Amino acid sequence: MSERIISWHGNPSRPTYTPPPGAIDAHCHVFGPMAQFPFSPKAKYLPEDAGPDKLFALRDHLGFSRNVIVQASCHGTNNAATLNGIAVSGGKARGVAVVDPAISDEEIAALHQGGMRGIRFNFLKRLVDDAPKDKFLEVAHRLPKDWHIVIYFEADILEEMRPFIAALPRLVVVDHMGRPDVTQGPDGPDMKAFRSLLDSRDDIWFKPTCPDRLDLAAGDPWNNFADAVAPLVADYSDRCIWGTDWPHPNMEKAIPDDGHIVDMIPRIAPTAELQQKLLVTNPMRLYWPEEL
Ligand SMILES: O=C(O)c1cc(C(=O)O)oc(=O)c1
Repeated sequence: MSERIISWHGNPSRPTYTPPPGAIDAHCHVFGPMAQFPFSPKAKYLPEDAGPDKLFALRDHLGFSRNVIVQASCHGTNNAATLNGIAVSGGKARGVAVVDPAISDEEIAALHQGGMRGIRFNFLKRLVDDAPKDKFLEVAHRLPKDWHIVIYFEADILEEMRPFIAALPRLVVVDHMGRPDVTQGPDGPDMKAFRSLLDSRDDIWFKPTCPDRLDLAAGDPWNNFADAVAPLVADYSDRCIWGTDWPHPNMEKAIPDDGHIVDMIPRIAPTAELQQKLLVTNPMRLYWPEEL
């Protein structure tokens, strides 16, 4: 792997939709800069630099106030690039870490000090070599009580994930809704299965994110995504947070326009009340609870 990849739009449009004051982009990443923060030897993709300067310029361009930077798989379990993004944000970013399950309690405390408020368990075989559930559970028990656990898996393993998710000892947030097939519609088997997961615990949250990934074949403006996801946001409005997913890892063949990604918000959250929860109240509860 030698060629460095660009998966983000060079000149995204300005969205038609204006987010409310204090809106949080609660799922985005930073890549490098590589000279300062090299990628993991186990990385499955090698991106060009997409550092905090670019991320914060996009935040302002799209009309957001804060970011939650989720450690990307290309940085493995070394959180230095994500911590740097948080550190240079002037208090406007917090993060989600990816850790070696053997991490010490002191290192977890240092991550908290650096602005991390959760950890991510990634189960996608194309992104990580292994996902040891027993070790994940052990470290989950050692997290600060107010942290949460972000999990990323695909719909075809939802059933086998259930006992693990049921055993997680903190609030859970499911990335990209566990990647349902949105072309099945709001009442399709994947959405039904995901709803039954949400109904199994009232502290399972989700991100109604990534129309570009989940409605890839239809493409922008991602109508299947809007149809399938709007009812979910309406029915579980206190349990969802939203993000751009910039710089869209692995989307180099179908790079989305971030302005259009933002314009999905009023289609899945049509009222001002839903938008306030999705973009402000809910993510504030997870990432800046001391301000509420
Ligand atoms: O589907 C993906 O390729 C993807 C990858 C990553 C990552 O590499 O961390 O994060 C995401 O949220 C989505």
